[in-house]
Amino acid sequence: MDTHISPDNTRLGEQTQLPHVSLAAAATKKMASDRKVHVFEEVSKHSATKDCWLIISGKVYDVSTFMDDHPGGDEVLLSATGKDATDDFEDIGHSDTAREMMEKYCIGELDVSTLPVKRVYIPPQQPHYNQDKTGDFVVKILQFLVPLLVLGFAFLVRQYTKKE
Ligand code: HEM
Repeated sequence: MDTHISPDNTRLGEQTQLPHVSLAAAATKKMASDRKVHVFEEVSKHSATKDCWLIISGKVYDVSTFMDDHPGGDEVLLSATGKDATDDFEDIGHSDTAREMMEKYCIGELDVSTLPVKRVYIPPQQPHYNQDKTGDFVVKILQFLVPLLVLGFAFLVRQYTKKE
């Protein structure tokens, strides 16, 4: 595969290999706005460490310096680091003030194509139970009757063959 070096010294060939990059930093390129595009692998490395990164709505946030000040506590933030925390963030129903504060911690965008595919839970197929219980009932009756018939037959044979 051809690997070209772009003007900003980014290996274009390696970007097309995502998310199977070995060097995540190589896939980080400068944006026009001077923010970076990060690959998920890189974000996930910054988890529960000194520098805590997380993803919200396709943007990458470095919340390391916000831990102690976060009104929701540092534990929730810690548990969300290295992950896509969009659902957790939205579930809380953060205020507009919180959303304005976020800008301060934004360090770039996420290359969404590098996000691992979400696993969808497919419940196991229920076995198709036979609703018609008549067959089961007949079998149960036979299980009970057959031994009785055998016993009765044996008794009759014994009666007829008994010497007077
Ligand atoms: C840069 C990202 C974040 C910022 C700037 C931020 C900011 C805030 C602010 C200002 C509040 C006070 C309530 C409000 O104004 O809405 C808050 C509350 C809270 N946040 Fe965050 N937050 C961030 C990320 C997160 C994440 C990722 C989670 C969950 C994993 C989270 C969980 C919570 C919880 C549980 C509360 C407390 C809500 C309550 O007491 O009702 N936050 N956050």
